[in-house]
Amino acid sequence: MAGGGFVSSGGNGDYEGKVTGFVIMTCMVAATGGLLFGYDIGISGGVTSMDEFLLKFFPNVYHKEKSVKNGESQYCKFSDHLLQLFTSSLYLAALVSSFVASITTKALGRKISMLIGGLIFLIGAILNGVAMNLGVLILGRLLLGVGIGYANQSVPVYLSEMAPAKLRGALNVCFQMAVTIGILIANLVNYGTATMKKNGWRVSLVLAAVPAIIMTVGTVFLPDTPNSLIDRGQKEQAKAMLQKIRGTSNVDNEFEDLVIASDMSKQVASPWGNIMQRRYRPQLTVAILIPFFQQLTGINVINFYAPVLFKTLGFGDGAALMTAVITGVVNVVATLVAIFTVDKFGRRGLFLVGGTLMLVCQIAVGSLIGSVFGLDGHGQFSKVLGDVTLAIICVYVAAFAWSWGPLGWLVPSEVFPLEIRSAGQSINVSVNMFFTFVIGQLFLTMLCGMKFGLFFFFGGFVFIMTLYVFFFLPETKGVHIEEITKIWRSHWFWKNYVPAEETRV
Ligand SMILES: OC[C@H]1O[C@](O)(CO)[C@@H](O)[C@@H]1O
Repeated sequence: MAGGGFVSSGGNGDYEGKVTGFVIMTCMVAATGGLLFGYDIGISGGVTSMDEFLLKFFPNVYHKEKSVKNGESQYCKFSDHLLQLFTSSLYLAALVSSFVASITTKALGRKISMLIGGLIFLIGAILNGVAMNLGVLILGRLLLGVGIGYANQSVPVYLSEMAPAKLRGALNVCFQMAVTIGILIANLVNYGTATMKKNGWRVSLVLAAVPAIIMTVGTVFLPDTPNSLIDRGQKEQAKAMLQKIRGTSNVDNEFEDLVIASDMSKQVASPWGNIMQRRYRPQLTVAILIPFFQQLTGINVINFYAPVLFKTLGFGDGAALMTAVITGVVNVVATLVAIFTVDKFGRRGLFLVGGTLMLVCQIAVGSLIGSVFGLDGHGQFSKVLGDVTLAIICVYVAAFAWSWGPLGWLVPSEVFPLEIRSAGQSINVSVNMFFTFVIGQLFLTMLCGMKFGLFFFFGGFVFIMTLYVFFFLPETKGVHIEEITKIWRSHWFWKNYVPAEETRV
């Protein structure tokens, strides 16, 4: 998934090569892959807050929302399992399909998987746009998920193999950047379509076809990667392709390394068995905890449900959609900050500052909502208090976007040595998808049940993850992948797990 397959160089990274047209094309594929994913994250919240959409597919929610004014709890007005399924089903389908995609990507090549992803996504977008009933709507969402699973599995792998080693880290964060731009575009589209008298939600949903078409058509013109050609026994074509994409005939070193890497990966009987060994406990912990914590920051409460959340806080329809645009802009800008600071301040610095800020914001938002709605959910936010809440949520989104957002992908990609890389990345991606699904499915129910305490709940997790970073996550800034084992070996805790005698890469 997003950035999940970016891998650092296993070789020395000092190969000859220029930034060729192919490399630029790969960046564009990265952008459309990320946009596709981001558009989906951002579109559902706005659509589920549109009256026409609710009335058509979720009439119970619509009537509940309208009747709240007669004295029911504000916390529960949107709580509905089917409504949440509309948002979350996509991520479950993506989780399952990314496993299938990993088989296709290996056996048939990266390009085929990208094509399959783009096409299935396209069908899903069209089905969503023309949906006449809830069944078709959810089926469309599931197909979008299958497309996302395929794209998120294959695009990052494609990128990491096509890009020169020196560009891999930058591309990693750029993918996340594209995700945030996709979210923002979706927020803007919703803001515009909500003013349409009829069928605004259809336009919002069908526009997902645009990035899908760009990606599908773009992929037709892309070659497959040298790594994939070698893996499938086509060494001569692979060498010619490598010369073409690097813009030089002097690619022998890199080519040899690719062949060795391919041979080695075929010898690894089971990367899954490998990663379970005690010596890889630090990496296994990263592969599970980092994506788990990234989602337990609660960020997708905002990305999925900002309009619904702000409607709960008494904002009008247009104003609620505007809040999503505002948080969307903050998300993009703060991700830019991450790109420029991650190699200066290091990963730990960003994690610790970001985590602390998020915690303060969550306590503030929980207290504000609690003070107005109390436990029974009766009450009304004044305009000033509503704006203050929005401002605090913006600080929270910024803090996420320069810490756990991009680092949630970057750090895992830096710590897996070759022999456990594929398994490590798969775990990272699927844990992320799974908890994205869980938050999408449960947030509205949790808000109804836990009330303002929900913000303290996420705050508690942010506190725990910040402690984890402080005590258990070593700095990986500027560390070569070959050196990574040394870092764990000299760590006060993890040295108990990593054997001292041999240096493994
Ligand atoms: O805004 C950030 C977005 O990025 C992700 O973490 C994926 O990389 C999403 O889960 C989130 O919605």
